[in-house]
Amino acid sequence: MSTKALRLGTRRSRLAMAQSGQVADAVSQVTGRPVELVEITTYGDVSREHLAQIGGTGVFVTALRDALAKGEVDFAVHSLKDLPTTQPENLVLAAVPVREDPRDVIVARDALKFTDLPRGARIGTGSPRRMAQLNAYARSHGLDMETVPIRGNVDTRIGYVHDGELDAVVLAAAGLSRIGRIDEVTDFLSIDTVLPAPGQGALAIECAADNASLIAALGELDDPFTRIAVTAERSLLAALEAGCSAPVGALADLLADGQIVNEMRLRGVVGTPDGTRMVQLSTTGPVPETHDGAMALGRELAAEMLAQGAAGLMGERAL
Ligand SMILES: NCc1[nH]cc(CCC(=O)O)c1CC(=O)O
Repeated sequence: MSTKALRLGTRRSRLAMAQSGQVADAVSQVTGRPVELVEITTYGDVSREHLAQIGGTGVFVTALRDALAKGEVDFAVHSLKDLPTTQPENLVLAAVPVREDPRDVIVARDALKFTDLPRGARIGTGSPRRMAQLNAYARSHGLDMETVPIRGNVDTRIGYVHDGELDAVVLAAAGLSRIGRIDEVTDFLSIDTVLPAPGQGALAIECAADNASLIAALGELDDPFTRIAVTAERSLLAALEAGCSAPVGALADLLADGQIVNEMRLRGVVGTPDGTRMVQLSTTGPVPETHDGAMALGRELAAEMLAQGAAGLMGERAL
């Protein structure tokens, strides 16, 4: 077997570097080959516009995929929630490793919990999905708070709280954990309050579809349960014809009877960013045994959500 270094294409953000570094170590373990990080700048990193305005999905992903397609790098690591639901034919997701905590969290001033934020609190998030669910919760529980659109990397967002500009910001637990800032979380938001983005907390390791030996090696890092769960979540997203910046939350989890995992539950939500209208549904059944089974589960839940008017809540839909 070759001992030549494998080239891992990565964005330069602290989060991307952290997760690429962690995957690089794991890949090096399973392949016995050194892994070298190759930094690539993506449009999403340089643009100052709001993500929703740049529109379309996958702004962070295109440059990495171009580098893969040109053979400049051997594989890439993506946050699964940032990946468009359509898979290019020349590339494959060789592994979806075990998912981290999928929940959203808040980092608030004075160690405040979400429900203890004072009247008029300003909570920063650029995500229509987070806005929709936080505003809906506030509305139904008589909390008086305002969601404030922000963007920027994780460090920038936490900075708004330290500056005193905002009372709190909403982030993904997984991202904070990967960059070593999980200790700054002041409250983990319950799944019943905020469903995460489809695929949140999971990574995807992608390489060229014709590189059979690399696909086999990277496959050692795949977690079949995570893959089934995120496949169902992403199928729901695709069937709603929504993109990664749409107000769609989804989570598939396994229900266990004692030690025996016997069912999977898929939950989905769509809402208007002001939280006035929501469609939230869930379905529970046998754990799908195949990719097609997981896809079908997502499509079925999406069909029920569409029947309840989900399409009308999504605003401009992704192409
Ligand atoms: N939207 C950007 C993004 N893409 C992936 C993560 C980290 C969490 C993950 O990998 O699911 C984040 C940061 C965040 O949402 O707080």
